[in-house]
Amino acid sequence: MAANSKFISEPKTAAPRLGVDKGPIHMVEAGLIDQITELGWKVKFDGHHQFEDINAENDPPIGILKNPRLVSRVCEAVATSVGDVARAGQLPITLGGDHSLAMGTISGTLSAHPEACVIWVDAHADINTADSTDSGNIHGMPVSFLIGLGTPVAEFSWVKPLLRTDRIVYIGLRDVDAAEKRILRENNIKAFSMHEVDKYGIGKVVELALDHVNPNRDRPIHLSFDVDALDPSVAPSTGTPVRGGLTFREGHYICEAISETGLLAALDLMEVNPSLADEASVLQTVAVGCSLVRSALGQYIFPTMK
Ligand SMILES: N[C@@H](CSCCS(N)(=O)=O)C(=O)O
Ligand SMILES: [Mn+2]
Ligand SMILES: [Mn+2]
Ligand SMILES: [Mn+2]
Repeated sequence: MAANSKFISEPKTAAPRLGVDKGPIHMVEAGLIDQITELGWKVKFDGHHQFEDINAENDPPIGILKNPRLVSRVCEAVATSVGDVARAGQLPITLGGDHSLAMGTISGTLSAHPEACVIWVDAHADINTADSTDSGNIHGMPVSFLIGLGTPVAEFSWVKPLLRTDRIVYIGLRDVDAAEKRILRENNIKAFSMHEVDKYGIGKVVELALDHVNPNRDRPIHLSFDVDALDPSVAPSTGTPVRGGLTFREGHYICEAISETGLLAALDLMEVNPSLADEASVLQTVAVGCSLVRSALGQYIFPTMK
């Protein structure tokens, strides 16, 4: 674990369901910075990044892709920030916010750690291409851009195809479009769906996932955690909830096991959307998000127990 961790929270992405940009603010206001400091990390938080407001009139769809210019500019800025933090030997933590941001965070990580692998924890594969998306919501597409799949979109030409298909593995999938299933199959991308979690248990799934992308446990790990990977009863206030998700403990085990490797190089905690539920559900989801971050940063690892 790097001596420092740094907060980069990007509230300003255009999300199909408004409000996801407020997720980071709620987590910081819930005291996450102090909570991480108390774990022994030196936290550098330079405030919630504000991005020029590109209003919808100046950002018409490209094909059916929604808010393409805003999403692209925010993600490119995030890529620069995350890359700078990683190159300085710090651990970038990005609070989302729309999962489209992972185009930026993972681009940043790979610019600093070309050998890094990605653990993508999500109910969804987020691998639709500009050709396959039905919704035009870019939060369902970041992985395809990072790998370089589908017809290129000029607005996103800054995203270089740096992510190898054998360096990403999914945990928690249960809502994957037919086109995405074909993309995963054709590209031999490894995925442990909720079926495998039920079948093998989360401990074995995490071990198998790491064996696939990090067999010698010598590659930096970028953990991109979408809270909708958790069951909606655990994290209700999120944009695309899907029943039959990870339990509270399964979600935390993933973070703890990656923390235990000592290889965590970057963390995204995404899709907390405080505008979608009653206050108690929002507080619950924000608290779970904060708890997952803490567990990825070693809250539950007690060296004496090794
Ligand atoms: N596959 C669907 C849903 S994508 C859900 C995106 S997220 N980031 O997992 O909430 C689509 O492409 O719109
Ligand atoms: Mn979203
Ligand atoms: Mn996602
Ligand atoms: Mn999701």
